[in-house]
Amino acid sequence: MKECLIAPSILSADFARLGEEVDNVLAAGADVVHFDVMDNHYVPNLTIGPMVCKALRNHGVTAPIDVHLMVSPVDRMIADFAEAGATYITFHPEASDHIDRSLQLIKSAGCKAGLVFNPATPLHYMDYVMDKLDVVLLMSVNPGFGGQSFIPATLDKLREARKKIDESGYDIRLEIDGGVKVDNIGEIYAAGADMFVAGSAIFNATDYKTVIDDMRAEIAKAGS
Ligand SMILES: O=C(CO)[C@@H](O)[C@H](O)COP(=O)(O)O
Ligand SMILES: [Fe+2]
Repeated sequence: MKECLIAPSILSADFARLGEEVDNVLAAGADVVHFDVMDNHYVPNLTIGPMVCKALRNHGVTAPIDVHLMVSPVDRMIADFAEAGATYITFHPEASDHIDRSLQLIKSAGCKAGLVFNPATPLHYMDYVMDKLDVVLLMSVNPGFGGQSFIPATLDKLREARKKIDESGYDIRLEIDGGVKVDNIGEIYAAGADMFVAGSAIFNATDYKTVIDDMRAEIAKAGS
């Protein structure tokens, strides 16, 4: 199993102090900044775009930025986010007319590419593009909002995705997003995830470091 990555979702950060919030959560031990892009079309909410990603880079953020695109169409956002400093760019297969082309665009822009699966989206979308994937992201809530509860059926889906990834022989991360907390991260890890997005669990806490440390301790406990 790979080193586990903790990726706080800045959707639950204080947007009025975003640079400071990102600095604080990285200083508290986060590995990756999860950046939720919503367009009020693919999902019923509207958030942030490439200018904010660029602003974080200009602010001095050097950690990987994991851009989760909840937009349709997908392709015209890819070059802008690559230019703005994205490390990972992931998108929902239903939102792209040409999944293979979107993945190729991400890779040729120099970013890591991934597909995102909603709770009811079947995993077979990954079958013919495994060679182009750096990450598979399973949503454990319906996309659009932070602070929702983890959908338990995602645990079986994680096991299924882990099996597909392992059998493929490719080096692909398995990311989970939605309702991840200290009290469920152990079973999520045991089901096969190695990259954990957590928004409200971290940013709604007074001490980010304690939450991140506790998450890592639960992962270590589940792995021993
Ligand atoms: O992509 C999304 C929601 O669509 C997520 O990244 C959420 O922002 C996660 O928030 P929590 O469920 O951890 O509060
Ligand atoms: Fe997300």
